[in-house]
Amino acid sequence: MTDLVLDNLGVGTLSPVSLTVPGGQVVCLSGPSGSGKSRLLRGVADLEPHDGRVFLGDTAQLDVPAHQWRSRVVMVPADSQWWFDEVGGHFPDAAKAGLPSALGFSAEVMSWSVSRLSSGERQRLALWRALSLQPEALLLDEPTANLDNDSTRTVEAWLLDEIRKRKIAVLWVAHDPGQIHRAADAHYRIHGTSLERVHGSD
Ligand SMILES: Nc1ncnc2c1ncn2[C@@H]1O[C@H](COP(=O)(O)OP(=O)(O)OP(=O)(O)O)[C@@H](O)[C@H]1O
Repeated sequence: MTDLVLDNLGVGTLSPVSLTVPGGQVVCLSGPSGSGKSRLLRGVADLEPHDGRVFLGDTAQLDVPAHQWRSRVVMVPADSQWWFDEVGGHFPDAAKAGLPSALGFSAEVMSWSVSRLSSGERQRLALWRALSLQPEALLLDEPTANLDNDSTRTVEAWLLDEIRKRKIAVLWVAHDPGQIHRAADAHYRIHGTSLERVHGSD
């Protein structure tokens, strides 16, 4: 179990943020559109210039090459990127074979063309792709934003189960108070340029 620690992390106009996400727990972030939630996640992923420090257990972000950091601290952006024509090209064989039923696909999806995927299909597959990397920390930017209510509840329950089982430290951007209530061990909200704790430990 590895903790993710933000130590005076400053990204964009947001005041420096210090918080700890214990392995196996979910810290939800909410706040108005444009307040800096995605940029904060991108700073944690080392995809955005920032001040301050981030640690994964004993490892400082500054001490490892960015690609190594991002193989352990995996971000799932709101709009996922796909490089190959076929879905299966993005998954190792074990992940292709182990596609969870909760995601609602038949095994054939691996031979589908990426261009035919709906936004919700992309989002569900991007979550499985991220988990297939065996991350120690996950940065989820509105992971169910493109899903209907039933799919949201199914995918959310599956995701939370995986997070707890694998003891992944998770920063999860969410707007829906119901989802935050179900998922969050702690909840922080951006107000102006500050991140304020709503509930949960520091
Ligand atoms: N590279 C950049 N340089 C300067 N400003 C940026 C950059 N990237 C994003 N911004 C601005 O920073 C602000 C925060 O953007 P961010 O994407 O983090 O918002 P957000 O809280 O995730 O919003 P939403 O809920 O709409 O996704 C926005 O005003 C955006 O235009």
